[in-house]
Amino acid sequence: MSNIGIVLGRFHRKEVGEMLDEARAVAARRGLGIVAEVWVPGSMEKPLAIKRLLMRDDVAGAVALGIIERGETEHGNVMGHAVISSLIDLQLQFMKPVGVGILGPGINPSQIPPRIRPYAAAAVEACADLIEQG
Ligand SMILES: Nc1c(NC[C@H](O)[C@H](O)[C@H](O)CO)[nH]c(=O)[nH]c1=O
Ligand SMILES: CC(=O)[C@@H](O)COP(=O)(O)O
Repeated sequence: MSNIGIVLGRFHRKEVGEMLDEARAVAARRGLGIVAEVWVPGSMEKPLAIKRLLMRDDVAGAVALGIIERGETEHGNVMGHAVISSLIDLQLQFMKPVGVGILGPGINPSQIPPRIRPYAAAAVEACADLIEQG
């Protein structure tokens, strides 16, 4: 059995908790073990937490779950670009998949509910696919 680690953003604790429920279900369906579920303050902290997981020999891949909401400034957009770019770089550095289930940036409250489970599922499915291809 291959193992994954999941990094979750506390900034939207309730919604991301629902994403975690979906991620756990998909991981079980795909035969993946979850060796770590790491809560961090927000998306800015996800790259470091993901890198710590990818350094583990018992981790074949990782998943990042969270939401980057629409604010009054460009802060969310800048964060979204930087974080997702870093997560892609980490995949290539460690040659291990990182499933990205981060809603937004710039998502409005009404847009969140229908995306919670599909984004979480897609992130785990992508991670599982790339582990199987490896
Ligand atoms: N506004 C959002 C944040 N902001 C918090 C940052 O991610 C970070 O924790 C803070 O800057 C301290 O380093 N995080 C999200 O994940 N989503 C947001 O909408
Ligand atoms: C995405 C965010 O960081 C957001 O919560 C910040 O909002 P603002 O752009 O109004 O500072």
